[in-house]
Amino acid sequence: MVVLAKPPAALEQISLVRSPSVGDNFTGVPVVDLAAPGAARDVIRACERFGFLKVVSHGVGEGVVGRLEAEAVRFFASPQAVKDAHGPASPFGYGNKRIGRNGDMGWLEYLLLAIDGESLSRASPAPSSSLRDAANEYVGAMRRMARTVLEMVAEGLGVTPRGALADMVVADAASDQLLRLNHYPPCPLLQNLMPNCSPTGFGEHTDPQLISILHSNSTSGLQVALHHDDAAGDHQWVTVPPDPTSFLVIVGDSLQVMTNGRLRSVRHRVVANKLKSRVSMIYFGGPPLEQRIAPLRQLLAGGGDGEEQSRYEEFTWGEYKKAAYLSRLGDNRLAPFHRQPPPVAKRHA
Ligand SMILES: C=C1C[C@]23C[C@H]1CC[C@H]2[C@@]12CCC[C@@](C)(C(=O)O1)[C@H]2[C@@H]3C(=O)O
Ligand SMILES: O=C(O)CCC(=O)C(=O)O
Repeated sequence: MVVLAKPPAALEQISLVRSPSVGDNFTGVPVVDLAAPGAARDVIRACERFGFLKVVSHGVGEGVVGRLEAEAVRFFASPQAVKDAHGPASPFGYGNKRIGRNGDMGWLEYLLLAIDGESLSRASPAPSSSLRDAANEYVGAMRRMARTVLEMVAEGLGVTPRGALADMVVADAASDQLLRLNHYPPCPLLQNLMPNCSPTGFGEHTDPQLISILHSNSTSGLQVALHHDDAAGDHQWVTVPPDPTSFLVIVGDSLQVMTNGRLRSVRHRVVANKLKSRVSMIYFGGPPLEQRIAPLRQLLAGGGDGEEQSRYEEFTWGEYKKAAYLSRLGDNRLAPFHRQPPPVAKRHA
């Protein structure tokens, strides 16, 4: 008799992917010591080549991370009815398996919290005052790190003032920032049913903002697409080994446009672990809604050959965000804004 393995009902709408093996661990993750001389150059190199980097010597105390993670774990361990009372995430609040508004599903639950200036927005439904306090302290640390890294990006690209990018995210009271706490529960059912498959935790996507800063516990699951396509033109997906002592900085679509494509946003996804819970916390740094998203003028001033053209049609962050919320998670949201390259001028002999 042939027994066909069928995924359990809870997993019906979630795509299954091949389980990563330890051998898939990427050993080339770029690491930048934020306190070292030359860090700005290293940040640029990593962002150009990979669209993400791991930061160490970041100055964020263990307690700041530990307090928020403990609050997240406590909230996700509460009865389902308590969690549901804080949802659905539309867009803020508690979400379970549904991501965005257009049918994307993942093996996770999350809390999406809006930030107003320096702390959680009063309108954002933090489930408890202790979680709110821990989140506010964490947001302060993320905003400092976002400033440091974005100043290094400006410095590394030779853009002045150093705050040209950082100020959009952390100096403007109207900037559009978010904090997301993710919990990917284990999925032991699949362990016996389909030993080689794991549920998709968070489907592949790029982040629309300028910068995202990610922390996770020690459960693996994050994968990134390397920028160099393989021979068939497909992305090569690699597993980023978890490291709770560090943070991952991820280049978003808006930073790609502002650097005229010199830095490129990176597709990433999460494969849920079958045996262990993964908990991640991400800060997303976006500019005010009316901010024009276009290459920084100094980057278009041109080298020897004169003016460099923008590779993108112009848009505001508000327009891009609106379009993003109408898209599917895995869509290439920048594609409609790519300009055709100008025809190559014929050289006269
Ligand atoms: C299908 C989705 C889900 C979106 C919006 C839309 C496309 C991109 C997704 C993200 C990805 C980055 C964080 C987030 C908060 C964001 O700004 O864009 C996500 C948002 C959500 O999870 O709600
Ligand atoms: O949990 C992770 O490691 C990544 C999650 C993610 O990409 C997101 O929340 O946008």
